[in-house]
Amino acid sequence: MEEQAMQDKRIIKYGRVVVKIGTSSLIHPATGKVNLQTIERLAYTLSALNNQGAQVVLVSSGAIGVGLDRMHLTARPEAIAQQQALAAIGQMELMNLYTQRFSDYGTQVGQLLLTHDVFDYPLSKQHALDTFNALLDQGVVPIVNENDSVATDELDHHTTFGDNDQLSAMVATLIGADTLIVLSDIDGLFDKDPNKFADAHLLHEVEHLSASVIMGAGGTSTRFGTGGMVTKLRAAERMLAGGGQMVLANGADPRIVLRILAGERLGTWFGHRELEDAVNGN
Ligand SMILES: Nc1ncnc2c1ncn2[C@@H]1O[C@H](COP(=O)(O)OP(=O)(O)O)[C@@H](O)[C@H]1O
Ligand SMILES: N[C@@H](CCC(=O)OP(=O)(O)O)C(=O)O
Repeated sequence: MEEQAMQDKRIIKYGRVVVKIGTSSLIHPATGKVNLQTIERLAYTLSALNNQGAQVVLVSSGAIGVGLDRMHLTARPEAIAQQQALAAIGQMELMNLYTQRFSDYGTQVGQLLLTHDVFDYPLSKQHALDTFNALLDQGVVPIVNENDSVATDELDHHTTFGDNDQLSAMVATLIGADTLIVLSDIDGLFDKDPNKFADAHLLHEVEHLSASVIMGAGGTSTRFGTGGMVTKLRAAERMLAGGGQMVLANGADPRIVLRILAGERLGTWFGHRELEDAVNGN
């Protein structure tokens, strides 16, 4: 029985791991206020991993969501400059919260605000990597967001604002992390949008992004999220292309990250089975 349970465990090899959390997990949908319990548990979880010797990077959305709350707004303004101003306000508030909560666990954090063009130029890419390495080698947890207040070249700036799903996969690839864990407000990838289709079912493992998987991925249906499943699949595609893996799971309780890294088969796993077999010695 115990042996069976062991076999059911997924062996996840990780030295460096990137955890991405979306706005819809950080903001209470009903009130628009920050979910303090989520931030607290995230700080606990990542500090626990850090103490175990893992090198962890957090990619956190939420700047605009927190900015909206601080400015007592209920809807995201249309104008890009207004959104960028909200990000400038919210990012500081968000980092204040993270700094406080991580310091409760004795963990130092550092902030990296990136734009996609950092990855386009070899020199800036190298500098970003050097910074990540310097932080991680000193046991600091880098907290990354897109530099929303100045970004002008993002994917589709007129309808969505940036895309931390893909950014998190780009960071994972840059720093050589095998594993990306994406926390969202949903249990994983379903064969169709579960908010629209009652008969949608969870896909536990995805080895390659077939047309039917892609067809089933819709946009966000929450007030605060941006890319929905489409950008998460693009992130998964990047991880698979680099030989890595991604787990998409529900971030309602970020301690789920510890269970995933302990091998529990939670959420949707995107990876190559041969790699898992090789690690398992099959
Ligand atoms: N096939 C699908 N499986 C799961 N969720 C889906 C799917 N298609 C669309 N979605 C939507 O994607 C949302 C998550 O994306 P998003 O709101 O951008 O979250 P986040 O803020 O975590 O990035 C879900 O709440 C769900 O409504
Ligand atoms: N950079 C933006 C969020 C961009 C983004 O990808 O949002 P989400 O879909 O909630 O992960 C912010 O901090 O508000």
